[in-house]
Amino acid sequence: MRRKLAAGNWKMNGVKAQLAELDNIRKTHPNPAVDVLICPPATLLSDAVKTVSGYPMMIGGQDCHTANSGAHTGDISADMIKDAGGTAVIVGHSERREDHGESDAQICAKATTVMENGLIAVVCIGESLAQREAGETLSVIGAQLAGSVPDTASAAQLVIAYEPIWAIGTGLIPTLEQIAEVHDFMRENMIQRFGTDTANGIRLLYGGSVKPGNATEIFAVSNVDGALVGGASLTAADFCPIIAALEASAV
Ligand SMILES: O=C[C@H](O)COP(=O)(O)O
Repeated sequence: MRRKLAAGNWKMNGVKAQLAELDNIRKTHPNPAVDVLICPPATLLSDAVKTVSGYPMMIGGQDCHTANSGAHTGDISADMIKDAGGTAVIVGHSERREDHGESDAQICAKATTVMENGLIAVVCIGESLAQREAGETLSVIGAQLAGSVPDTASAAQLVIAYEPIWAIGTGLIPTLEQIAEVHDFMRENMIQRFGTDTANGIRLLYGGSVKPGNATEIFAVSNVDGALVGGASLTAADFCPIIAALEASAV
């Protein structure tokens, strides 16, 4: 059965003082009953890994290059993230797609590199508000899954995060029915592509304005295996109740 996953994406937030929040999570949840992943900025990766040493929390990157090394100023590779002690990498976040013009094909190549390095790829997909209002949500999600998820993916190394762009950092979330519709669609899409056994092992996260106040109802939705949390992952005070809500949904 799929193990639930509470993932935090700190985005471009945090200097060394922020690592105290990892200690606070550790104190509040010394033995989490779900997987926990925090993706700090690259500058904090090594220190974050040291901070959580001996504690079952994964640390990951927020992006990587398609290559393991080379003349790519400013980029970091999956190999470097692994070397720093990271075990997962977010690829294809809508902020990367928008700010850096990343295509599905590039994201697929990044996810492939992540998996070849033995790490977990957290592939992000999601529709814009205009696409939702035009009734295009499922066709957009289908195209992003086809273009961004490598054929070589295994259940153990693939996590898919459904993040409607209009829900990110806005305080807006889709209705629970809308979340269920997309998550059921994603599961069925994976079954068609990879077969039932693999597809049923792939974790599908919801992301976009997940907070302590709405986590319980979101985690009760069909085929939601956890969350990718932005703003509310920055403090243990916000993130720990989300972990607790996920733990409660897992029993
Ligand atoms: O990666 C995280 C998502 O973009 C969600 O961000 P948010 O929880 O701040 O809305």
